[in-house]
Amino acid sequence: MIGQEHIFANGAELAETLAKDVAERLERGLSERGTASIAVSGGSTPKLFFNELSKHKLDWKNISVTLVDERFVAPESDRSNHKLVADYLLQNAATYAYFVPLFQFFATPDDAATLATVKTEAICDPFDVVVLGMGTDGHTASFFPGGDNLEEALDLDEERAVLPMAAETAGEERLTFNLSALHDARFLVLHIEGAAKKETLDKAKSDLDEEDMPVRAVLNRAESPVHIYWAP
Ligand SMILES: O=C1O[C@H](COP(=O)(O)O)[C@@H](O)[C@H](O)[C@H]1O
Repeated sequence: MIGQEHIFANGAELAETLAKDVAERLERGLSERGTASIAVSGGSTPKLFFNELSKHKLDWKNISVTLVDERFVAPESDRSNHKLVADYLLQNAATYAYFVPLFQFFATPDDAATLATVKTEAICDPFDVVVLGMGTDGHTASFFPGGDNLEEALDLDEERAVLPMAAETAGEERLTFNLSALHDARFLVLHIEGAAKKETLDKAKSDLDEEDMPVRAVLNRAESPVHIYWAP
């Protein structure tokens, strides 16, 4: 179900408000349970948001940060979402956050996904905050159209929280949280920017075929409302 749709004049305003809203949710988790957790997306869109969030003075040492998806590349790679988070989010006050990577040094993404499932077990049931992105092909997390594990990744009964994913359009092999681990976040956000992604979202809203546009699985079947943050 789609929740509130927030529209901003530009990416800087979006980043500031989204960071404030996310910080409030993390603060709530900390005061209610003593710990909080957030899963964020990679790609180019979240940099400003990460920078804003990193400046919030939270009890970061009790906040776990992970990724909704990752490329199966070493953390030093420029293609690594881990590197993006290290460079833009785990800075300033957020230096003290506890980062749980999805990438693991194993020979195969399948083995890495199994270990990542174990390592994230304590923080994803449910996440306090999940911030999803979206590609203009309608993928979100690493739920790619044509992905070899797409059916499992969108299955709400799938037991492994993290799955491997390969798709022609994805470049490297991937690791992704499955829908069942993301859909019930206490605060579930879809953060998108630009006219092309607005068009993609409008198209996603207009039909139900999840194989064609996997983001529809989140919009239509997530237990938590999906709050949309968009700027041109
Ligand atoms: O491959 C990915 O792409 C999407 C969107 O990225 P963007 O560069 O268009 O912002 C992202 O949400 C996902 O985490 C990432 O792995």
